[in-house]
Amino acid sequence: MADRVYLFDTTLRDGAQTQGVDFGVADKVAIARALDAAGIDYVEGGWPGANPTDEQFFKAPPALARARLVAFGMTRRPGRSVENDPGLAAVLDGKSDAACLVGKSWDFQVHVALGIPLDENIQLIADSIRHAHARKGEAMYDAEHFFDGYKANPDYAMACLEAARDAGARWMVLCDTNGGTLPDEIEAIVRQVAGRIPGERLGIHCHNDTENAVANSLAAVRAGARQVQGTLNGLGERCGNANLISLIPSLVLKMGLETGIDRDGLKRLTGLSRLLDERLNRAPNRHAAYVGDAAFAHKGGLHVSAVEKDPRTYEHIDPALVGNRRHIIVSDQAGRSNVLARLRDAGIEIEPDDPKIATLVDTVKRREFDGYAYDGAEASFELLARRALGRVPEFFRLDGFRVIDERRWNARAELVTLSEATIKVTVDGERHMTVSEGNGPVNALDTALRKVLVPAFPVLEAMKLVDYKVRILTPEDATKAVTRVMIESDHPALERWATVGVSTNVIDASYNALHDAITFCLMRLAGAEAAVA
Ligand SMILES: CC(=O)SCCNC(=O)CCNC(=O)[C@H](O)C(C)(C)COP(=O)(O)OP(=O)(O)OC[C@H]1O[C@@H](n2cnc3c(N)ncnc32)[C@H](O)[C@@H]1OP(=O)(O)O
Ligand SMILES: CC(=O)C(=O)O
Repeated sequence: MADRVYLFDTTLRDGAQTQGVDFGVADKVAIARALDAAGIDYVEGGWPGANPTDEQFFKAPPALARARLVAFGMTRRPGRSVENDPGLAAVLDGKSDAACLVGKSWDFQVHVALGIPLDENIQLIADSIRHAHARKGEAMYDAEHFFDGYKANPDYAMACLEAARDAGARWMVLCDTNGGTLPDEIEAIVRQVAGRIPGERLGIHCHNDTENAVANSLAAVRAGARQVQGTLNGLGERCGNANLISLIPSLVLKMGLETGIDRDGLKRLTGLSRLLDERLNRAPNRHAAYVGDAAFAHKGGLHVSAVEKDPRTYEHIDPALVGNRRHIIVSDQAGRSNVLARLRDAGIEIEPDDPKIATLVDTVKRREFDGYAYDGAEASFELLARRALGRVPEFFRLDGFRVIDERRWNARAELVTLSEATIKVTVDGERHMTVSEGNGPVNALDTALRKVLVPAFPVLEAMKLVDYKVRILTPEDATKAVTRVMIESDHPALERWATVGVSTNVIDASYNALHDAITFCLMRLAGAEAAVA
């Protein structure tokens, strides 16, 4: 039987200390439920009494099926008894299954931050943990700055842990609070500690200030720690905490350890990571280990050729194990294998020795040289390929457009710039002309185009432009430079798709990317019968 490692999520507490993150109660409830459903053992919900959000969350926390809800707080204030410390009372009064109290374990911190004698801090820890244990049944001690403290004064750091243990703490959590300790030091120190306090009662809490939080946590587990703290996507104070989304598959799939997360739970990891990004209104990190879009994306021709033979040639695990999937990318680094694989994924049937494949590879490389970037615009590649094979219906035809920008003073004496686009389009054999205003030329063009197209293709009503990026490709040409426009679009019935346009004229490049975006949407949702008569 593999060793059991307990997973402790602090997204809602240390994660809330991330610059730019501000959870509401609804966010906390949704995230706590998702963590519970995935199989996390402990969900630290926040610090009751520290702010109104956490106060409200702990007044009516979500019912969790199996995870234990943990309230965070600190040891009692010097000069107060545990019964007479309103801060500690608030922590313990909230509805929770366990309490985790942070306390000093570095003599330097006791002198500087608390300004009290070393013995008094030991007393704070003992009293507070004993009280939390009595009130909650399960108490944990977060030994703040444990590794710095152990290096400076190992006897004192150990005395802090032992005070917590003797007062009834279920877990003594060794914190690399400043995140400056390296994996070999963590492993050696945890091994020494585990010689005196059994690993089954030791936890690890690492910060990522040297980009080693995950490696440090794994090192601690190797040395015997059996509770691992971390956050979704590595949120947390300063550079963040150990990223549980990377840690969990490494613990389970690489180290063969048992956690509360079964095979189904592992498959939820990609979704769990995305859920947090959605809550924070952030774009997912494409390059995130295990769960990023690029984690199993193959670009180099040599890689793809081998992956097509057996994915294990360039994949450390099967992406499906963590709910991710493989992507084959076409770009100027591609060979025939990339193109064939992408065509197959897009459902385009073609004989592998069809000469059109080699032509397509050459076209991609030439167009990338001209500025196109198909590795970020898979929808434009699919359209390019289908056009080369004569398989893209023409849903609408642009007969021309004119865009005017006007900068003027408005009635409130403010300087404003307005754009106006006139567009001529043929749909279903009928010629249309529309005019639209916008807050910029691309917005005016988009609005004018939609005015004509939405009545003919109602599916476009729900299509949204979610990202628009312009890049100057030849800066040496200054204002005459070639520009590349990348557009990302979304529709409730489709996965997001990206398109690209290139021109010396930024409006022209934008139109080309927009045209591809709309055509792709119609190709997927409107059917070929709707094409131009
Ligand atoms: C390593 C970590 O990440 S621990 C978690 C850190 N998270 C947070 O701080 C977020 C939530 N914190 C807060 O909302 C506030 O800091 C509160 C409500 C907890 C306290 O606010 P305030 O009473 O205004 O105190 P303030 O934050 O200025 O200072 C902290 C006080 O706690 C004391 N303190 C720090 N750690 C401990 C401890 N483990 N035990 C007892 N007292 C402590 C400090 O010495 C300081 O006391 P002082 O004001 O007498 O100097
Ligand atoms: C407790 C905690 O968050 C730390 O020491 O980093």
